Parts: sequence; structure tokens; C-alpha cells
Amino acid sequence: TANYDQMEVRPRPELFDFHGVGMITDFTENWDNIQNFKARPDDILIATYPKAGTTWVSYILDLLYFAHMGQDRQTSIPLHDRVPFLEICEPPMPKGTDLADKLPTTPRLIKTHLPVQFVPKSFWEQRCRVVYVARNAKDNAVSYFHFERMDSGMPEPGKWSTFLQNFMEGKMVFGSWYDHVNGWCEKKQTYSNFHYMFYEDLIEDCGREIDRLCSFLSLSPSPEEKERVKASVTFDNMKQNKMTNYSTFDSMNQTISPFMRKGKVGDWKNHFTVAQNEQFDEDYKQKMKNPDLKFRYEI
Ligand SMILES: Nc1ncnc2c1ncn2[C@@H]1O[C@H](COP(=O)(O)OS(=O)(=O)O)[C@@H](OP(=O)(O)O)[C@H]1O
Repeated sequence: TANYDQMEVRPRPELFDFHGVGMITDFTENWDNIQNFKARPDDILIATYPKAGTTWVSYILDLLYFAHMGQDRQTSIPLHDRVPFLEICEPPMPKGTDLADKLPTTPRLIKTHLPVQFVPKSFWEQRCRVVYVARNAKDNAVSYFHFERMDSGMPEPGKWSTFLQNFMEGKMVFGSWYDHVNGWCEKKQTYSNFHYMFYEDLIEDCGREIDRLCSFLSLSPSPEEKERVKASVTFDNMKQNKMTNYSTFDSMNQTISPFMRKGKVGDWKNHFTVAQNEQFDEDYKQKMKNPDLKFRYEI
């Protein structure tokens, strides 16, 4: 039987300012390793603000590249081991190595939540392909709030109204949503090997978005292969799938809120009061002046 008295009780981490971006030590303690990461030309970086659709797009890419390797891989290796997280070495590896070095498959799919200015320079030097996923700020905030409630590896979110205020002020792990989506969008001007996509578009027409990804990545799956990917990545299937629903992750208490929570556009309407919504919209106008970046709040 488990000895619960010997279990480590980990206090919630504190947010601190790291070169102008909110961070917790989990994501900065390997900073030199991260910055010295040696990207390979065929690496694919999946970049997102937390809760924007990382897992969804990771799974789509994993299946497009590796579904042919058979069911064993799909049923025995959690997605977060197939698509490692650049910012953490888990399990801990000797200094200078990381999970991505151990990946047996190419291309390596690598996930990051870093704001664009923190991305290790080798990704740019090697001209790696980059897929960025953005989600409308209101749903993104709601999803992040529920995630922090259930993941003890994240700071305590407090009440919804407190959390929302912090979100607007950019006092979040990985910094301001506004800076993140804008910073990555500006990168499009100077870096062409880049596909910027939206969570709302995936919800509207996942097949179309898979087609766009394939054309960016020069992949040509058969219609049957494409249908199989599409069927595997529905919200319901990913929620049931132990390899994609993070049920293997210790720090998450999914009885508080499941990782695969709602998967909808517009759940913000169940959280924002009218006053909060007005204040949010007013503040948003000040911060989001880039005409290239238009988000949808309902489908
Ligand atoms: N297949 C599919 N369809 C629709 N929605 C999906 C899907 N997969 C993940 N999700 C939703 O994405 C939210 C989690 O975001 P991330 O994967 O970016 O989280 S993380 O940053 O990697 O922790 C989280 O959003 P919310 O439900 O709004 O909380 C997930 O439910």
C-alpha cells in the first residue's frame, strides 16, 4: 500500500519576473541547457501560449508523421514523451542532454511555450519549421485558470476575478498572452518557415487545418490516412485516450478539472461577467493594435 506520509508535499511555486516575463523555476532551472539546445534542420517546433491547443496540434503532427509505425507506439508512449517539452528535462537527464536527444524518430517534434525572444537561436539558424497555435484571449484565459486550479506544479490561480486581472496584466507563467501572440506574429515578417494557426479554425474545420498543415510540411497522406488522423484527434477520443489526456501526470488532479476539459470556443461566456467583459475589451483594444491578428470568440 502507498505510504501517503512519505509523499512529498510540494508547495505551489511562486511566479517571478525573468527578463520581463513571468516564470516559475521549473522552466528556468535548465536555462543554459535550453538556450544551448542544438536544433537539427528537420526539427519541427510547436510553439504556443499555454492552453492554446498544444496537445491537439502535437497529436495531429505525431500521427501525420508516425501513425504508420503501428499501434504499439500509439498505445504505450504518452504523447508528452513523443513530443517533448523544450523547457523541462523530464525525466532528469545528465547535464547537456535532454529528452529530445533520446527521440528515436525523425523529424523530432518539440513543444515550447517560450515567448519568441527566448527561443534557442539554433532553431532559427537551422531554419527549422515552426508551427504556432494561437487561441482567443478569453477562452485561453479560462482554460489557463482551470489548468492552474488542478495542476499543483503551477502557481495558485486564486479566484477567477483575481486570475483574470493577472492575465490582463501579463502576470502569468510564460508572460503576457498579448506579448506572446504579437511577438510570434511579428516573427512571420522575417521568418518564412512558419505556419501560424488558430484554435478556433481547428474547431471550425479540423480537416481543412490538417490540409493546411500538410501543405506547409509537404506531406501528402492518402485520403484514408487523413480520415484516420481526423477521427483520432476529436476531443472525445483524445479525452478517452490515456496517452493524450495527461492521466499519467502526477502533479495534475483531474478530479478538480480534467486536462481535456471542454474543448470549445465561447466557454468564456460562462465565466466573464458583463463588467469584466467590458473592462477586458477596453484593455484589449489598447494592447492589440496589429491588424493581422484577428481572433474569433464564437463559431
Ligand atoms: N481535440 C481537441 N479538441 C478541442 N479542444 C482540445 C482538443 N485537445 C485539447 N483541447 C483543449 O485544449 C486546451 C489545452 O491546451 P494545451 O494542449 O495547449 O495545454 S498545455 O499548454 O499543453 O498544457 C484545453 O482547453 P479547455 O477545454 O478549454 O480547457 C483542451 O480541452
